Amino acid sequence: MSESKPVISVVAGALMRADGSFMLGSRPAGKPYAGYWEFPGGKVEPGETPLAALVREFREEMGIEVSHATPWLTRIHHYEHASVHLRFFRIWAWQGTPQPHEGQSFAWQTPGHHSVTPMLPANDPVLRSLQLPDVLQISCVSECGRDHTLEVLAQRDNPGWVMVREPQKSREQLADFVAEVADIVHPRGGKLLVNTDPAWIRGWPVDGLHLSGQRLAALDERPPHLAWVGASAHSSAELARAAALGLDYALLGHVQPTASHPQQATLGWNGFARLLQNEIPLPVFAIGGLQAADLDTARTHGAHGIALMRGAWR
Ligand SMILES: Nc1nc2c([nH]c(=O)n2[C@H]2C[C@H](O)[C@@H](COP(=O)(O)OP(=O)(O)OP(=O)(O)O)O2)c(=O)[nH]1
Ligand SMILES: [Mg+2]
Repeated sequence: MSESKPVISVVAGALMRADGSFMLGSRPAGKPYAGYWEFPGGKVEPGETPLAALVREFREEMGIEVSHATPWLTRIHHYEHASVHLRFFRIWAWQGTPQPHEGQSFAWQTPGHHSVTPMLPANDPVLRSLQLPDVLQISCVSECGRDHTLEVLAQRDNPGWVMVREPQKSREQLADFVAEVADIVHPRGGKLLVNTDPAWIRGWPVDGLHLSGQRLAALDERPPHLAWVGASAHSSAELARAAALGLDYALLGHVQPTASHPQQATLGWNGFARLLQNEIPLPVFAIGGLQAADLDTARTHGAHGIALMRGAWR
């Protein structure tokens, strides 16, 4: 019975404002899940590319012209009325003001604090992904310096998301450094992840855990009791594993040659984009030899954002 259900190809988009807020719409009367909140969008027509469908849906449903949209996540969800293959985009630039051409309502929402209900059931992980930052900053104190790293963070109004990655440190040294970073990051709204052995971090003041490719391969399930868990991936198989464990994000690289991993092959942007074509349901950060200025290029190739090591501390 479930095999006979049609799979409907759908595109949906988050209009993104510079302050990080995004727009949701309510579903019009007469459709399945009428009154539920969604990212505006709709069905892809035969012969249409996903991007063309997105542009058409935003024009038809609310009279705006999308001028810069980037692919973001893909999810498959099985409803009782249909199975849907959902391609989500983020929309960075458009002309016009949303008009409710179908009698819908619109609401601008803050990541992590969306206030409208009920939400379409497929969308919870997508909304959660909007809390992730544009840039993930990875520590490298042996090269970038402990004092310099802490000073850079202390100077920022919002220190953002920091991943402590110090493989040369003992457990005690790592715990000390994590505590120092937490003292700077947490009071000003930042988040702290640590890249280490899951068994080490019990009681540490961290918001999440980052798994190396090796640790990802060794786990059968998502480490429990952590708000955020991500992993490093270098292949489709590793991305699929991160998705199967229900992780919150993956890092994918190396996009460009990088001094920290000189022996590893690079993907280039085209190789990066190719690995994201296989329906990746989780947000992916590009990593490897990148600068802050590469953010839009990364998004254009399907990334959620970028992860910077040396580039974060210049
Ligand atoms: N637009 C949109 N659809 C979503 C989201 N999440 C989600 O599960 N869906 C599902 C609900 C529907 O089954 C399907 C979208 O179909 P739709 O009926 O809205 O399509 P449409 O706008 O082209 O409508 P129609 O005029 O062809 O009826 O995707 C979302 O965030 N946005
Ligand atoms: Mg629609």
